[in-house]
Amino acid sequence: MAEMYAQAPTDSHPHGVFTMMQRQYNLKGMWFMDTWPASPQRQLVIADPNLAAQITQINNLPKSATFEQYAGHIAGSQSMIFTEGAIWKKSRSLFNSSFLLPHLMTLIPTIVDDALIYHQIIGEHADSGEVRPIEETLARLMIDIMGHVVLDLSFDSLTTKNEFVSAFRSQISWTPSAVSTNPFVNLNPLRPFMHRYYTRKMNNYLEKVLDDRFAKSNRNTVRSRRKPAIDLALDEYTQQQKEGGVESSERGIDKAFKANAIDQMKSFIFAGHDTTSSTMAYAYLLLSQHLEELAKARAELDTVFGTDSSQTSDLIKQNPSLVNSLPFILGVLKETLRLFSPVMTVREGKGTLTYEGVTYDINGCMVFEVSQAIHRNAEYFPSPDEFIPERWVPGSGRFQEIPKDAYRPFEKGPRDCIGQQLAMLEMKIVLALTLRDFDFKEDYETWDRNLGRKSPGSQLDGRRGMFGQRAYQQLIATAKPADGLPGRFIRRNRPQQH
Ligand code: HEM
Repeated sequence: MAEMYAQAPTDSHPHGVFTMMQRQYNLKGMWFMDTWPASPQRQLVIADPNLAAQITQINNLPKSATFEQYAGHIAGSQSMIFTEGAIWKKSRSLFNSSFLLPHLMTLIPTIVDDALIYHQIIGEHADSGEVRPIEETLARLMIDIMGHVVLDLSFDSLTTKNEFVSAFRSQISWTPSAVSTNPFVNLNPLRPFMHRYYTRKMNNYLEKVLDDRFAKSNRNTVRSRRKPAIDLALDEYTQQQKEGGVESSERGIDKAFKANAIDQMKSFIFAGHDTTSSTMAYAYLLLSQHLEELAKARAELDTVFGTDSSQTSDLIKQNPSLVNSLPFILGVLKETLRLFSPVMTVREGKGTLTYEGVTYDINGCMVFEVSQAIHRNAEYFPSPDEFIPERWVPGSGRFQEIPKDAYRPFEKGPRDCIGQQLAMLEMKIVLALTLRDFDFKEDYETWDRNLGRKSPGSQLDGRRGMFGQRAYQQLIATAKPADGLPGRFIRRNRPQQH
């Protein structure tokens, strides 16, 4: 592992390093690693669709304890992301219906409104001519959307400094480092105090929001069809209590429901913001590097929404199903997620795995399932490092049948991503609203110079890039583009149709 990190940026996400390792040593679909003393656990890396299915879909191995270790302070101890068994099942059952497509379609107008604010902000960015990291603004957009979708609440983090969002982002910045060559990096004595401080701030804020929300629902004032996730969960909870024989006088919001809901709210915001913002940042980057594909994406938007891009937001609001008629844009997003999936699942080894007719005991192993290595394997995706949106577009010359279980950016099985439909909707809407009005150009050169770095710019080999991209995936809770992807937006002067 150390040998691999010597050839990669030291802060790169391990899934890229595992992918390089598989290529460099010609490894098969699984391999064991002994990284003692860095980790006392034997490690197993999986880079094969069938094995991935065995651990997530067939056996659904428990999540690794490392998830709670690295994200427990952000999402809370009852988080759906890392709890198991009955506790996880209960949380998932309360919130499942909130993230189903028919319900999400009712929320599209509010997503469009948030995306319009984002449009305005990148317009200001373009007018300033400055080089800035684009991921942070996208992350704030996703937090604002999440506020509306889960709580019917305006965080307004794109335009103002929100108390909750500041505490949340600060809490993330106090995350211990999962990959470090320096053993002292995680020993900051202030860390537990800061975790407690920001947890209290976030929880107090959300508790007040929930109390207000529940008070409203008790007065039956919330009758909109566009319900946020918290209202649907409350309906589901009340129904479950009724079915469980709890008397109506005893029903209502008990402390347990509230505590659980607070952790799930934090989990949705945590799991749903920088995963989506990083994917969006990479989509802008890849399109800016593939002008033919960019032209095709713009042509599709012209066909669906007409050539006057200023009408797009109204058209989507009037007819939300239009966002489901964008096969090429969908291909762009699927291809971006194939190349730069932001999440790798890590599980606790239990029982056995069978590979090429041999059965392996995996008890006690830390199991890394590297979807990125599968996504970048030529056996499953020809020309694996190329950006080919058409491989997802039926009827196009390069359309490809995807081998079973080989594509898994949202993972599969009972622990798949609850927010995957929401993420795809958000990203389609943001691309539909911005792609025809702005060009994007990455500018690491200027960014590096401004930071006074040696050999600035697009140095790709060795320790400054990966897979031919200076925007390698950095490990910051998830896999984010290096330095937040610095660049410029440039306004396009398109002839408008009136
Ligand atoms: C491009 C965007 C996204 C990607 C690539 C992504 C990917 C994933 C993956 C791979 C998992 C499984 C993790 C594991 O097995 O360890 C997961 C779980 C999860 N995701 Fe997402 N996600 C995205 C957006 C979202 C959004 C918008 C939400 C908001 C609700 C969300 C909420 C969650 C939650 C709560 C879980 C845990 C589910 C469970 O264990 O039952 N994600 N996500």
